[in-house]
Amino acid sequence: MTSQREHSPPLAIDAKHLVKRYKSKTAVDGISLQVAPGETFGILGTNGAGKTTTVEMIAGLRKPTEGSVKVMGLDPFTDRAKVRQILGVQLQQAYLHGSLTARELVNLYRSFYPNPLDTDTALAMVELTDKAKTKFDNLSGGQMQRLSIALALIGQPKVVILDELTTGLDPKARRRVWGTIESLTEQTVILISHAMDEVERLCDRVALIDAGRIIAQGTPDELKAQAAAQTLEDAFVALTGKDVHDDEGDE
Ligand SMILES: Nc1ncnc2c1ncn2[C@@H]1O[C@H](COP(=O)(O)OP(=O)(O)OP(=O)(O)O)[C@@H](O)[C@H]1O
Repeated sequence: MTSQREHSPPLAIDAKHLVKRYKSKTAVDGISLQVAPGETFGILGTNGAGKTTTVEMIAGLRKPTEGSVKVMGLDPFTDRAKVRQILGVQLQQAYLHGSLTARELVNLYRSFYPNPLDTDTALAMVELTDKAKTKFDNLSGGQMQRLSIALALIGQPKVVILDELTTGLDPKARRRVWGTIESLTEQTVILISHAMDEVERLCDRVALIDAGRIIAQGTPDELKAQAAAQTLEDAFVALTGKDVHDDEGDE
């Protein structure tokens, strides 16, 4: 495997034995993930399983207690400036300047990248053209969510991390956002989700995370076969012993 990899392009994500401890709490307990360029990779788990912490370490936003991460062969900490140019991140809560309009925020984010999408294209992609002049604070929750997706994609990143992509969106808006993600054929997408229909539709492969560890990994069909389940939700319950909407109760 190693010799073959020396001659192939770098993995989009190569995370090795990631551990994150907060005092006595181990949030991530030895997660290794390999994602190939162009793959859409889903991370599924109950609340508090360690999904966000894992992607924050991949994005260079949180330093692992142990382990290492490479994004397109680069270290998100030591090669921070380069990684910023190739990685787009949409986290659960967008901390954006509320008094700027949607267009101003898009323009601000465009200025961070060498080859950004056109402003009108970005707004149209998430169907916010008619909200271009609306201040961020005055957008609805779903519109804020869609704007944060546009901002994650504005720099035409090679790797995109999306945390709870369509939570809070109505069914029509979810489908629109799915269409946008499906159009990203060149990019590698890491998708954290609770929504089984979303994962099944969009993801080539999925990792099930429970209590900071990967307990199963494969294509949605492989996971269903492994659990002898009809649906991904049933497979999740069978493999974790939990419902996907369970809360560990300590947050
Ligand atoms: N800064 C922190 N300090 C202490 N504990 C933390 C911190 N951040 C996260 N945790 C804990 O680590 C665990 C994993 O959290 P994380 O947010 O990664 O889970 P998650 O799978 O993304 O959950 P959710 O689906 O609710 O977003 C949780 O028990 C959480 O309470």
